Amino acid sequence: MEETHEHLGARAAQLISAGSFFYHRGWMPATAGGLSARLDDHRMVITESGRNKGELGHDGLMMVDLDGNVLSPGKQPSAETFLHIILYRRSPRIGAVMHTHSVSATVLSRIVEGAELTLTDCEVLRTLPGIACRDASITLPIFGNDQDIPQLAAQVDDHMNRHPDTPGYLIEGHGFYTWGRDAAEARHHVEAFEFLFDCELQLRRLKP
Ligand SMILES: CSC[C@@H](O)[C@@H](O)C(=O)COP(=O)(O)O
Ligand SMILES: [Zn+2]
Repeated sequence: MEETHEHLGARAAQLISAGSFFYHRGWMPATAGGLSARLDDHRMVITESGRNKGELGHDGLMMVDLDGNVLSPGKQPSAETFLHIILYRRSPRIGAVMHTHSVSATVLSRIVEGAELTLTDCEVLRTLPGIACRDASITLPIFGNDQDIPQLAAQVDDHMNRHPDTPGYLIEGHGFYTWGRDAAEARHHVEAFEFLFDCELQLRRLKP
């Protein structure tokens, strides 16, 4: 079915549902975070900037092409649109991108020494079958926060050229990005990683 501005189809419904779930888990406070899904080779549906993701309706979503051109007249896309675009451009296997601002991701991104976080020794890692986790551990890069989104997107792209299996990344003092082949898989990744971040933070509190 051809997607129109008024009706962005099943993908929009999946983003609305994910937004509500993440907001109510406290992973998208206020208007923070962003959600998108690929529509085809050239276009995606993405959250409008400044929307509360717990109360998203179809009017809180819009179409943007993979050059960043707005296809929904009068709407302002997420300030972080290029962090979504860079991933869709990299691989046709990426069908959805999700960005959260949870307490655990934000705190961990600030207290970890070095520019990466390794998550290990947790059964939930095994719920990520599509993700390469040799020896049951996953390492996520941590990028410095930067309001220059195209510059940050270039850093992410450069990292992924060197580490193409990267399943997500943290931005210091900001939040977390992950993705999947579709919205259901990206949501699964958010849920698993947020659990892992909570565990890691608790462990660091109990065993400093
Ligand atoms: C005001 S919340 C922080 C925002 O700058 C940003 O980090 C974010 O995740 C949401 O931006 P948005 O433009 O609403 O998609
Ligand atoms: Zn953000």
